Amino acid sequence: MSVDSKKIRKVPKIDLSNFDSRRDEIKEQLWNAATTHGFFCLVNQQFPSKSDILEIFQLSESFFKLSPEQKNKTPHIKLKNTGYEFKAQIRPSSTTKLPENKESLQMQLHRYDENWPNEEALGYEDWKKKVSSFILKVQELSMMILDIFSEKLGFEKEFLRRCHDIHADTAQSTLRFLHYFEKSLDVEGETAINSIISDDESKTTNWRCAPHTDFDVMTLLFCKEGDKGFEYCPGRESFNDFGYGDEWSSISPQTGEIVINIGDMLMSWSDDKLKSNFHRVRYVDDSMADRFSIAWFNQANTDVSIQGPDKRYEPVTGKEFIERAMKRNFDRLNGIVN
Ligand SMILES: O=C(O)CCC(=O)C(=O)O
Ligand SMILES: [Fe+2]
Repeated sequence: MSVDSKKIRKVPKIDLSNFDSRRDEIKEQLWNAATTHGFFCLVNQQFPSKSDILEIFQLSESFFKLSPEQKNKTPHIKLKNTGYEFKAQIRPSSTTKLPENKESLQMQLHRYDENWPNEEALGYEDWKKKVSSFILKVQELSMMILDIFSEKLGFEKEFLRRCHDIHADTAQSTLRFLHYFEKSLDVEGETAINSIISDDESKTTNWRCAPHTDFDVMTLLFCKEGDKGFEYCPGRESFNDFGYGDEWSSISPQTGEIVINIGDMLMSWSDDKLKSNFHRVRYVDDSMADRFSIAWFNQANTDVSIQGPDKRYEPVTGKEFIERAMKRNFDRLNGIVN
């Protein structure tokens, strides 16, 4: 498929205004979107508000402006899914196996005193408090949605909420600040980008973020207005490896809107009723400038047992689920086929 022949799909937009009085209507819309597209956009949510979202982008940029030395004081700890990494992530779908041209910072609320940036260096008053307050808002919004999925799946209403306790030592949910570099800044990546832009997408290397599904339960993604390059294949419509050759659609949300995708953990937990999906971020011709995005990955606590009401899959703990997903990625990167 050529780069220009994107399928235009209408991403479901779900209006959350007057949530309490409209909850039944919203419930049906969320269920519909999650069981078909697996991908939808929230608008008019009470929190995090547009100003909360604008502020969190400022907080993220203030971190990325620090010197490499300062940023490296919060090192990436893989097993704890926290900290700062620079051009480190290689996704199995990347044909070049070059690290993605980006830096990122991951934070978990329960590790607030363990591996978060140093506030003095940031020179931004209450940076950590403000990031935590954003996490609490994005967590509550996520739980409002998971309560609905709990009910629809036939679990007790707050069942999924209880499985996502971000204050416990067993928490796994993570906030990730992402900064993709301007194309011209990456010499190695640029060579690859210029050398292989192919109609055969499996040979294309011009990804900011190569095709993948998320391991988690549900991801809330914040983008900046006018941002281009985010593409998705809805509802596991994709039947082949990483969605290559499938019909991809692009989405450019407005600031304040929240893009949601269902992850593999919830797909499995719902006996495949809710659809995880492939997504990717490409360099688009007129948008080579740097790009910032923010993702909130909802992941069940390590000690939770994950199994759908129909018991389609064997039970697995939150910890095992993530470990297996990471191992699958590792094996694919190393050419091991399971
Ligand atoms: O940066 C983006 O817009 C998407 C990031 C993403 O999909 C991920 O980190 O899993
Ligand atoms: Fe993702």
